[in-house]
Amino acid sequence: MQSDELPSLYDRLGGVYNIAAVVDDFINRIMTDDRLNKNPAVDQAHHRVSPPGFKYLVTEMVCSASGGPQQYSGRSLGDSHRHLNITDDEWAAFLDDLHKSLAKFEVSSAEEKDLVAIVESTKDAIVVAPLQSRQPPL
Ligand code: HEM
Repeated sequence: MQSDELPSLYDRLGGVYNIAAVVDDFINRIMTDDRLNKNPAVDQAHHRVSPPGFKYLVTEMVCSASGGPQQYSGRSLGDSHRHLNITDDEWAAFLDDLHKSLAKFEVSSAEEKDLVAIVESTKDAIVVAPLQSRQPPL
């Protein structure tokens, strides 16, 4: 009985207005993060995509994945990230930025934990490059 009655993560985060506000801050953070933009493919894409469109798609995805009524209309995560050669270090920087945005908006640790679990479930589609891939051959 108890767990069935827990409001959805979408409702606990405060719905689309609150989620969009966090995504706005978070995308501003990642688009200017040197730890991510030192990857030339990420830097190039971050300068090519429009921030409002990027924020729209990420908001739609977070709303949908957290139990909101929205339907994600963007590309699959594999198709939108495969060409970026994202590494484990970049993944860690992304999660660090996410933590900073959630802390800024005082999102509680229970909601952060549930949101990070959703994000972690996408890691295999996003991180395709092993750490060694950009080191010169011996
Ligand atoms: C280190 C981690 C990540 C980096 C550096 C990153 C970076 C990027 C970049 C540069 C783009 C634009 C790609 C292009 O159009 O060429 C993009 C698109 C996108 N990303 Fe990420 N991303 C990361 C992880 C994630 C995660 C974990 C999610 C969601 C759980 C996500 C959701 C999206 C969405 C929804 C789009 C738009 C897809 C579309 O254009 O249809 N990203 N990302």
